[in-house]
Amino acid sequence: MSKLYRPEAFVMPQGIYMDGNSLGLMPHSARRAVERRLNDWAEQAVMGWDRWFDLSETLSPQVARLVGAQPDEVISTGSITTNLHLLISTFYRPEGERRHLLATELDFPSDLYAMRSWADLHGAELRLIPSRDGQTLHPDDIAAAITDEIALVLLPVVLYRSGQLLDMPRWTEYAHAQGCVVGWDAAHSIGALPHNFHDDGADFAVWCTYKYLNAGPGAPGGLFVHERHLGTMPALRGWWGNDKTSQFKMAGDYERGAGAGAFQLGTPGILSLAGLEGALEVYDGVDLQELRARSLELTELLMTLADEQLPEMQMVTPRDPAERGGHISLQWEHNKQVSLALRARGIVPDFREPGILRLAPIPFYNSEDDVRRTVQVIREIVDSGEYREIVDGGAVS
Ligand SMILES: Cc1ncc(COP(=O)(O)O)c(C=O)c1O
Ligand SMILES: Nc1c(O)cccc1C(=O)C[C@H](N)C(=O)O
Repeated sequence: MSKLYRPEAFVMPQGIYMDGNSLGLMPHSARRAVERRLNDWAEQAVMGWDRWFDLSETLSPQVARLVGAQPDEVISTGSITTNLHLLISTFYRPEGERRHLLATELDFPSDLYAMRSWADLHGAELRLIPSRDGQTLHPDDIAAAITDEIALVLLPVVLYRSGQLLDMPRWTEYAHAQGCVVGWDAAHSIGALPHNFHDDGADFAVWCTYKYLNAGPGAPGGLFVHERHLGTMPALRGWWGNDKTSQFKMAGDYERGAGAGAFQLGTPGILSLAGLEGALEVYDGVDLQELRARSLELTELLMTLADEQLPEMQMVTPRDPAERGGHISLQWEHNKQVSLALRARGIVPDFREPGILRLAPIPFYNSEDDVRRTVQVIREIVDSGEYREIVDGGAVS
């Protein structure tokens, strides 16, 4: 068994859990950290701020390692959507013919809403990289869309539905060569595979921490701003982004903090941050290359078994390990019911329209047996026709 396999570090449900794409399981260390911060509140009340004041900054070395950044280049704050607004407002500088924004037609809706907000505010277009098959992006289409009319491009590291992994260094370099600012959404990759945002030269990046990082529902996300931009004034400012040494002088003039922390707005949710604080302990000492190798082993097995045993389902995840993230997506018209039938049998997958069953085997708490059992139970659910009995209750998660 892989040495990464540590289910005892998590509050394990009965059955099998493979929903790393919406909410990872609770690590015991996260629960302990939240309890510790609750006790701080109970026992110290306002004096607790002496310890909470720079909690986000104290987590930065651990978070920076996960995204291949320097600690000053990251901060744990906000949600992906808020962070996108903060970063687009700062780095989207339309000038002359170079005025449009570029995303992909397969992006998570909130990313598109955020990008379109800024296009609308500037009377520009939000252009979308098209998909030929409705699931993945072709490199020629990405290249063709990044032109000298694009001011800012936002790309997903891993596409949320198909699990396609884009080549971060390649597209960062390419977008820069075309004169564009480039940002990345690492929601479905942070904690699943290594990143090198600093060395690749990305201008900015955003992520959440409730999926592979297991920091809990609504835990603060994070953002990366490359060090070459750390002198840039955030377009949208709040007192938590003020330089920490002068924040409590309460001066009317904003004094920019030195690092990416300058992009914070208001008081952080300390209890949510505590979830992240504890969850990060799971990653301490974990070699991200090893984690990635193990994740690929598990997804490879899943793909092989799905090919053999689930011929009615279409594999929408690219087969090349260099082109897939940490989850596998199978499409079939009845997969919403299959997904609910799996839950009824104690196996928790993830489902997204249209007909996409997402399975994320997590090296920390899933084994080969879990993968085999999951495919076997899907087969049983399909063969027995029991999925037909499932009433779609409209569950969203
Ligand atoms: C790729 C992607 N972008 C953005 C979001 C939205 O994140 P948030 O709710 O933190 O704004 C999600 C998930 O909810 C996502 O998967
Ligand atoms: N953030 C979520 C939530 O608050 C409720 C349910 C699901 C989510 C998700 O994260 C969805 C996820 N981004 C996805 O890829 O589908």
